[in-house]
Amino acid sequence: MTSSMDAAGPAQESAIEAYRVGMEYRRGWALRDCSFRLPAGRICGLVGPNGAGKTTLLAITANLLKPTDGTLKVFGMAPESAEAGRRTAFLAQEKPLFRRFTVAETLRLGRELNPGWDQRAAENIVRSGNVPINAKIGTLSGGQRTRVAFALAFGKRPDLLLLDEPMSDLDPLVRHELMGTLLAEAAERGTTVLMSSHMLTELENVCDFLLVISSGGLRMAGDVDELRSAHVLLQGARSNDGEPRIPAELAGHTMVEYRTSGRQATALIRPDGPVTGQWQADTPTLEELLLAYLRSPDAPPLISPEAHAPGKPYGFGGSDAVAA
Ligand SMILES: Nc1ncnc2c1ncn2[C@@H]1O[C@H](COP(=O)(O)OP(=O)(O)OP(=O)(O)O)[C@@H](O)[C@H]1O
Repeated sequence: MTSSMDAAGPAQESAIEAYRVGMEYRRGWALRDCSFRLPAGRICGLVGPNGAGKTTLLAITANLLKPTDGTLKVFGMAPESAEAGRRTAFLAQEKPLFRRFTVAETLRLGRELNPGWDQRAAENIVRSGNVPINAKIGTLSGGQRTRVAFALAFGKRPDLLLLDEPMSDLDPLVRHELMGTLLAEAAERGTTVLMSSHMLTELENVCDFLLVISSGGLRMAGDVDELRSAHVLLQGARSNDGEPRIPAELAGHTMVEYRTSGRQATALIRPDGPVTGQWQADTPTLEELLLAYLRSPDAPPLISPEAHAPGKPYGFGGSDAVAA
């Protein structure tokens, strides 16, 4: 548990604190210098392009990988500690389950391996998808296997649930249902969820916290509403000299993205004062914000005070903090 104060106010327990975490594979660095804090009880979307380092970060948190550099703590403990392991569940992309086991045997194994196991919660998830309890895992469809993997993760009653693109092979109705189960569980038990996903619109309805990474580096982190309201989406007429250059009146603001299309110009900025000029100004939706950062890998990073690992110096240049 943390006990320090930071710019966000009185410290709340951290589910994850990462300080300068780096992971180098043979081919190069998959994560570099990642420092952030995920407060307990938040539902956090982990977003980034293919190969950004999302699975690597989740695997380090779940103690499946040791970082090459830096430290990461789960509820203040090393991921390899028994206590962190007991409090964390990881639903991996490949959903590793024993193909020869039946669904019932799989849940029994979950019960034997996990002291706080909740058989009813696990069975309910399996039953509500009409997955035959005596069928072998190898005979199930991809979506049915995902449901069993979800049941295993939920049955463990974790305090931190790590999900790696959990919904990619589920039909829209099942996605909706399992998301509902996830949110109800998180609300009832205060479970912290860290979930990687490429489905930006779905994240909008589910997440209240965000971590955005690209090329192994942290680009944006913090409370969703705080991050959204730190930005302004501007739409207006493109200057009629035909040049796609950024209008002079926007020069004093932090520019995340400037695009032109036909006679329209769109800019996503972090305003450093009032915006002048003929612009329609709106708070971006989460999807607009994420798309702008994903399209602009060179935009300066933004880490909100709440997402700063407490007491740690930050290596980011430029304006990297949302006003508290
Ligand atoms: N075991 C490994 N050995 C070598 N390189 C690896 C290994 N695992 C991942 N990488 C590389 O590390 C980088 C990050 O991979 P990672 O799987 O963490 O990305 P990701 O954000 O989860 O991607 P995706 O959205 O495609 O799932 C990639 O360049 C990948 O090729």
